[in-house]
Amino acid sequence: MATQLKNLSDFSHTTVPDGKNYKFAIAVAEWNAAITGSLYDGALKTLLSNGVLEENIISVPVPGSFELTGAAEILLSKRPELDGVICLGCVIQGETRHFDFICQAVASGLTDVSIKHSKPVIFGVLTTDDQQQAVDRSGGKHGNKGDEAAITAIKMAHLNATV
Ligand SMILES: Nc1c(NC[C@H](O)[C@H](O)[C@H](O)CO)[nH]c(=O)[nH]c1=O
Ligand SMILES: CC(=O)[C@@H](O)COP(=O)(O)O
Repeated sequence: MATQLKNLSDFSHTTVPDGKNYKFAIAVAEWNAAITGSLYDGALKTLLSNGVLEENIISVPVPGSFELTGAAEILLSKRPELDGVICLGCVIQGETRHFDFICQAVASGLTDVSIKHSKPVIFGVLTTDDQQQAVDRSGGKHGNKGDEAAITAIKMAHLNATV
């Protein structure tokens, strides 16, 4: 499979705008906290290393990935100064179809909030078959989805500010 050949966080070949003028929120799901904690660490490190100021980053926990949509809406409604919201979560398939409903709801919900506010709302949510796939994508052999989400946030905030 193509994925097996890639570090999915390999964005060194792309140009990342300076993030010094942008303000972001990071919403982090508490479900699978060991994974989402690694996603958060990656996202925070990447924001800071690309110029975003620490005082311009708001971090908020939410119970689970399903609540990321509500958090993004609340943040952008109450904090209009934000240039975007990075949403981090990890949904791992269990015995039932609950996985499907959560993943679909979050994917479409975050898109709706982004369009409503005309601001980037980044889908930094792992949706995996098992724990190992999540480990591999939160600082493992396939990179860190949190890093990718941070880069995406900066790029989209820059597009919003300069187009
Ligand atoms: N099973 C996972 C969940 N489930 C909880 C939901 O996200 C939600 O908090 C609950 O349905 C109440 O609204 N959440 C994850 O983030 N990851 C999972 O694997
Ligand atoms: C994605 C989930 O909600 C899942 O982890 C819960 O497990 P189950 O589907 O076995 O109830």
